[in-house]
Amino acid sequence: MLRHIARRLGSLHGQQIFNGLKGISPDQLLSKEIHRHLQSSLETISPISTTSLWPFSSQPRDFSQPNSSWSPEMRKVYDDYIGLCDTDSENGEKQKGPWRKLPSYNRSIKYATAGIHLSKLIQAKARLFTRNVKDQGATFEYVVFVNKEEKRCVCVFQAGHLLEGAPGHVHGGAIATIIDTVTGTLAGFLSGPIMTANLNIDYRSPMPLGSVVLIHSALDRIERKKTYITCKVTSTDESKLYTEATALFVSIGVGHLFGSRN
Ligand SMILES: CCCCCCCC(=O)SCCNC(=O)CCNC(=O)[C@H](O)C(C)(C)COP(=O)(O)OP(=O)(O)OC[C@H]1O[C@@H](n2cnc3c(N)ncnc32)[C@H](O)[C@@H]1OP(=O)(O)O
Repeated sequence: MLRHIARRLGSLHGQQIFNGLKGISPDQLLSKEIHRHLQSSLETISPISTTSLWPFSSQPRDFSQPNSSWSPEMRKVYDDYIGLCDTDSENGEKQKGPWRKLPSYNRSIKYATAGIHLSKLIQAKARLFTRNVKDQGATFEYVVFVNKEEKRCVCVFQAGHLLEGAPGHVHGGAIATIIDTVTGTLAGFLSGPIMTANLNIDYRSPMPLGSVVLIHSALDRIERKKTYITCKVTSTDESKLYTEATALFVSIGVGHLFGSRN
């Protein structure tokens, strides 16, 4: 059953969640009571066996695609990184590139209509914080490229007008949000299911609203369940430093999200 939940929770890190569950018995992750609630909740998720493993009813929209709100600068940096990703050559062969664009959706699951514990986590109206405003360009416009070999990623981020903090500049909480998202994406990519345990941010210079910045994140080290990530936010030409951060992510079992301390 837990493997099934992991698949349904899927989204970006579904495979890692699934892998993380291999060899772990449900009892190790969940109390009997929670396990029973999950069992009955899953029975309301239908039709489980006949649908694909993807938790959306139709093709999900990838929000990290160019749109009309993107400035020429955002588009140029995006195109530069796309040029470093896998490409199809003229004879149809795949050419390996060092970078890969990660898709970005606005929710992680659609089904689940009942169940005390599931309903806390999975609600029909739930949307990822960074993708919950429909107005293009109003909040977080971003795309993440990952370099698996170098264990690092770069996010191209354009801050919209609803993210204002100090007049004309981006709110520190919005900056923290995008840093958490990008460093968390890298940690999840490298270590499977994780949660942020600690995030330290130094705001070095104010970030003008509407500006396009690069968020560079890299693996510092992994120690047991702990994945340490470093982060720097710079202008696109990297001449200006806006923010520096370090983040600690702790690996979790799916049961952690349902209240299990195991
Ligand atoms: C696609 C978008 C990706 C977005 C990513 C966004 C991710 C998020 O924002 S998650 C939301 C914010 N985070 C949370 O709500 C987490 C709340 N906290 C928790 O759930 C738990 O405290 C959690 C998971 C962090 C740690 O769980 P816990 O059971 O304490 O871990 P535990 O097994 O005891 O500790 C593991 C190790 O981490 C260390 N550790 C745990 N918490 C911390 C901390 N805050 N600071 C430093 N070290 C810590 C422990 O000391 C231990 O170290 P060691 O292996 O050396 O003994």
